Amino acid sequence: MTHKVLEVKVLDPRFGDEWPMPAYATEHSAGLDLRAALEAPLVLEAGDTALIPSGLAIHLADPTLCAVILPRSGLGHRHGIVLGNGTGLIDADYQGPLMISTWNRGREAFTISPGDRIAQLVVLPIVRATLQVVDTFEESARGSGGFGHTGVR
Ligand SMILES: O=c1ccn([C@H]2C[C@H](O)[C@@H](COP(=O)(O)OP(=O)(O)OP(=O)(O)O)O2)c(=O)[nH]1
Ligand SMILES: [Mg+2]
Repeated sequence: MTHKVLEVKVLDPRFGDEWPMPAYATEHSAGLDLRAALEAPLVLEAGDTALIPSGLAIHLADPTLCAVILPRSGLGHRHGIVLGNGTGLIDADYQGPLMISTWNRGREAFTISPGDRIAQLVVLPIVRATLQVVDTFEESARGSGGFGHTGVR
């Protein structure tokens, strides 16, 4: 585990007052929970997506880092509240408001209240790739097998 100081702008004044700043919940938690910086409760109908502000902006600045926004497992599994973009990717040079695309993939409406922790932010290391065009690859044991070619058992 590496540690990094991350610049954050508080865009919603309820942070530090009504809402604690995002913090790691346990000693080895990987994610910082993000809150729904809503003005009023939002009823997300089954199948609907809403772009919800987190009330924060971050600037990773370090090009060896990115951040991802991931669903919270309890909300995703139990209530179908996941992300409209699958996973949110935050570039190191992004300085705008951190937005959470929230998708109700479930069969019932779900109400999100202001301040609810609806997703989590994970800071990750990045490897930048240079694409080198070749005609053949040195053959691996897998070769081009994929999509379940190793079977189930
Ligand atoms: O869930 C997300 C995903 C992205 N972003 C911000 C940070 C990211 O750096 C920027 C652009 O995201 P991405 O590259 O995934 O979107 P795009 O559709 O390719 O937009 P762009 O053309 O601005 O790169 O939007 C969020 O706030 N939340
Ligand atoms: Mg992009």
